[in-house]
Amino acid sequence: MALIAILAGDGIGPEVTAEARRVLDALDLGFDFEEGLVGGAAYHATGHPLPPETLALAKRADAILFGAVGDPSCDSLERSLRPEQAILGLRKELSLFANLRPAKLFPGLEDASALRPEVASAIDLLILRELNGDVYFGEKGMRTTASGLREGYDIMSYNEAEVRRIAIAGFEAARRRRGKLCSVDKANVLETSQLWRDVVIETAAQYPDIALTHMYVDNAAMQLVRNPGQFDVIVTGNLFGDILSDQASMCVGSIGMLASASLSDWRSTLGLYEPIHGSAPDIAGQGKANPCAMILSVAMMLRHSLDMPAPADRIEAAVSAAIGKGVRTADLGGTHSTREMGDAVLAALA
Ligand SMILES: NC(=O)c1ccc[n+]([C@@H]2O[C@H](COP(=O)([O-])OP(=O)(O)OC[C@H]3O[C@@H](n4cnc5c(N)ncnc54)[C@H](O)[C@@H]3O)[C@@H](O)[C@H]2O)c1
Ligand SMILES: CC(C)[C@H](C(=O)O)[C@@H](O)C(=O)O
Ligand SMILES: [Mg+2]
Repeated sequence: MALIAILAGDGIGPEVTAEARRVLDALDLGFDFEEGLVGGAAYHATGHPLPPETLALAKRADAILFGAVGDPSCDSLERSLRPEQAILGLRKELSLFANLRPAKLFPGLEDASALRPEVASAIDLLILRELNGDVYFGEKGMRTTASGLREGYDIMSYNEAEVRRIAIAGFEAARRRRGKLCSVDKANVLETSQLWRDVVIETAAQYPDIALTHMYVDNAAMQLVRNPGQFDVIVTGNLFGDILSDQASMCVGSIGMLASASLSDWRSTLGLYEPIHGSAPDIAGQGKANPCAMILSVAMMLRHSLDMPAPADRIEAAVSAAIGKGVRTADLGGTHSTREMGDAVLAALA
């Protein structure tokens, strides 16, 4: 029986995870579930944001459902104890290097998009974000300059093996979609990006069927709002992918709609599934959070880790139906609560 680790975390994490769990229970697919402490909740209970038991549970599980971490009361802790280290630690420890962040406009959400309806309705793209390297994981610290100024530093780097494995994932993803891959970098300024571009071009030799383009990240940010319909798969580094995916979310209506899958090369079917948003302290505990991103993450989990495409399709169709009926949380311009959105998805599943 497959084991699903449920790491709900902080803020709206537990609220949206509860709705995802209701969907899983309704589908009754025969999984075992085990919950673990993570993030600020884990720090407050155990003194560490990613306790050893939670890491062990994640390693043992067939798939991990992750809510969100982040707790303002932890913002002045030393960095290694902050809630965010939990998700960074899981990504690194489990070698979750490939982060799939699909963005597609659900019919009916044209009015929620920050873009004009005819621009928004053309969006069907996948941001493939590298998740184990870049400036996130380089040496970092605070020091004092010779003239006595405080200086923060974070080293940005990628080696060619790291770039090659995400490039291959990008070409493979493009092959399963519309055959277009856009690699986003900043090769006009950064050596890290020059290597990125060189290795992507080398890898392209094995994928003559894929139309490869390159774009600087500043232009990509602009093109994402000018003409997002031009993109199929975007492959990019950890930092650029983080930023572009939040931007893409508003192009399709809300950050509360974007799910993600983080896939491993340590155990090929292992994945961590989470919404792209955070713990949203500004709305936590008020029943306002949109649970769709979390529910759609369950669909990604069933498809990628558990080889269950049929129930995955059912979940996506149910979210689409709920949206189609006009059910809207506040982020989408409506007044429905987290629970009511969950109810609408459950009703559409039945
Ligand atoms: N993977 C993660 O766990 C993750 C991701 C992003 C941010 N964070 C953390 O979350 C905390 C808050 O960060 P932030 O405010 O920059 O980003 P955030 O994504 O938590 O929130 C940004 C804005 O979007 C809104 N929002 C987010 N998710 C929503 C949802 N499902 N429904 C409705 N509205 C939603 C919030 O209310 C807020 O106004 C920080 O501690 C940050 O480090 C964690
Ligand atoms: C919380 C933070 C470490 C994380 C990131 O930057 O990767 C978040 O923004 C995300 O998008 O998952
Ligand atoms: Mg982010």
